[in-house]
Amino acid sequence: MSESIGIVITGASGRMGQMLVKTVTERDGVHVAGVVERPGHDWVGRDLGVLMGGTESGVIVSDDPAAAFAGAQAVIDFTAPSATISFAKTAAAAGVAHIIGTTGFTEEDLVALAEAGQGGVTIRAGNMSLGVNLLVQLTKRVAAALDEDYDIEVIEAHHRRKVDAPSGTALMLGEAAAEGRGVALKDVEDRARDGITGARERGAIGFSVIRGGDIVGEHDVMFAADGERIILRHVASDRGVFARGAVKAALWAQGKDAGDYDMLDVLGL
Ligand SMILES: NC(=O)c1ccc[n+]([C@@H]2O[C@H](COP(=O)([O-])OP(=O)(O)OC[C@H]3O[C@@H](n4cnc5c(N)ncnc54)[C@H](O)[C@@H]3O)[C@@H](O)[C@H]2O)c1
Ligand SMILES: O=C(O)C1=N[C@H](C(=O)O)CCC1
Repeated sequence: MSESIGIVITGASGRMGQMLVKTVTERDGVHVAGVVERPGHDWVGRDLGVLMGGTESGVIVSDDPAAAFAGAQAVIDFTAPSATISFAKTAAAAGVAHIIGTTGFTEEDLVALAEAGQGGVTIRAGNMSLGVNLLVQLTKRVAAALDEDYDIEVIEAHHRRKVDAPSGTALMLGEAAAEGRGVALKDVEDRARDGITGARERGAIGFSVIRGGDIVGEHDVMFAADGERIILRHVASDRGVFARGAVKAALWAQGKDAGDYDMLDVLGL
């Protein structure tokens, strides 16, 4: 019989952290090997089971990532860019696969992240759901099939507490559309429109952002031409889809060579 895989969850008190604790606890073949919160957080030093509204679990929330990662097989990390860069170094040093769901990285952050994670197994995706990763592939195909008579617009909506924009998913979809067209996203992206913008530039890939209420995550990729529109859409109504994808990634990572992977690798898409 195969051994249960020990998973550490960082940012355990967060929206995704709590969903991950629940998902890992309920799934066969994996267990919560540790949880981490930021120093000074009121969860630190307390029992996770009690904090989650149940009975004592014996898992105490730590603010010491190196101690928490030691002996685990994977870290699932949905926190913030600076925290994730620091966890990457600790995970690589501990020989623990680092599954990164965090979004909002700048170009400089991504360079720092790659450096920090060197020598380790890293899987990063702005969206860990099967549906969105399938949508990424569909977007690439549709963009490759259509010419620039079809204006590409990515529209996303999330809850009022989200701190980064456009979403990591919107950027994945924009990258996929640009790749399908054979251009670099940074050369064609249009991320801010306000005032007298002038007419739309042919070939641009536009982004629109909605923030409100408790929207879990909604993404449209629109191909708009004279006389018709094609709209590819994904709607997430439960954060469980992201958590289940992350656990799948943690399992897939076991025994893989050091390197940077994404959910397309994990899902074989
Ligand atoms: N890739 C995906 O599928 C996916 C899905 C949902 C959310 N996200 C991303 O995950 C991230 C978290 O989202 P959320 O809604 O859970 O946010 P949240 O604010 O509810 O949770 C973030 C948690 O990280 C903790 N944290 C911050 N710095 C830390 C540190 N140094 N050490 C330990 N913990 C630290 C915070 O205390 C908080 O509990 C965001 O970047 C979001 O965009 C990605
Ligand atoms: O709630 C969030 O924050 C989400 N972030 C990811 C993104 O930025 O695309 C995935 C969807 C939910």
